[in-house]
Amino acid sequence: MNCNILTGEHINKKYGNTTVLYDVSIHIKQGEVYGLIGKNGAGKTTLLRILCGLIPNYGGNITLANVGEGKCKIAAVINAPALFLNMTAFENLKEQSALLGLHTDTKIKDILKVVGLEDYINKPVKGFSLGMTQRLKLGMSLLESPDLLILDEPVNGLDPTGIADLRDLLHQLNKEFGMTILISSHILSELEHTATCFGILHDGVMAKEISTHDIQQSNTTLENLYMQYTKGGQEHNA
Ligand SMILES: Nc1ncnc2c1ncn2[C@@H]1O[C@H](COP(=O)(O)OP(=O)(O)OP(=O)(O)O)[C@@H](O)[C@H]1O
Repeated sequence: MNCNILTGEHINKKYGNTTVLYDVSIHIKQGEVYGLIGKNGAGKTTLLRILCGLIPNYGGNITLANVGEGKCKIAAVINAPALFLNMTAFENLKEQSALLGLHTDTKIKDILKVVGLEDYINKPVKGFSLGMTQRLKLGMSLLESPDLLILDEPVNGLDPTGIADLRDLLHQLNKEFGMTILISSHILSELEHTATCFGILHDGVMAKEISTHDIQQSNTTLENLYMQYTKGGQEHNA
């Protein structure tokens, strides 16, 4: 059985006096595609931002496993990175690469190929579609060869072709490159194609974590479970 690459336990978060995450625990096994699902305002983005270190003030513990020689490396696409619209795809990756202290044109070309933008390497980003922009942002997150990739609502605004392309790309990153992926969405049908495990976040509470295998074994569907665990409001003790 795979071990957890990231474990978050008893995570609490307040914005001012308002609590938005209540004692949330999340367990992400190595090699998994973990779908974090929940309604608008459930706390998905806040949780993802905490897990990748973008929000410093929170309660609880986050443990990263060792992968190979060192700690698990995380990369995230959460409303960022910003792109330079007048620069080409290559130049954008080069800029990000320099910021990270990496100097490797070959890797940039390889990444552009992986994300399906090799034909656009010298094209300015301002002419890119939303799907191409998403793939370029994903490419930027691959520069450091992360072990865990965190994506917040990556299919938002994409057309069916863009969604299918992104699905194939995530499948490739997971299967060929062994990347663990944590992906948030409120589009269940899309995550059903991709995820191997789900966390249902409701009103700031982790209502259920379950694998696709266990969903099948219990003769139910993701949609049924989602409806069951997101009905009504949560009772909070905090
Ligand atoms: N910086 C902030 N300051 C104050 N409140 C915030 C801040 N960011 C988020 N919130 C509030 O925290 C709650 C959870 O928001 P969050 O964006 O994490 O949810 P979400 O599940 O990602 O929602 P969506 O699916 O709409 O993106 C919401 O009530 C939101 O208004």
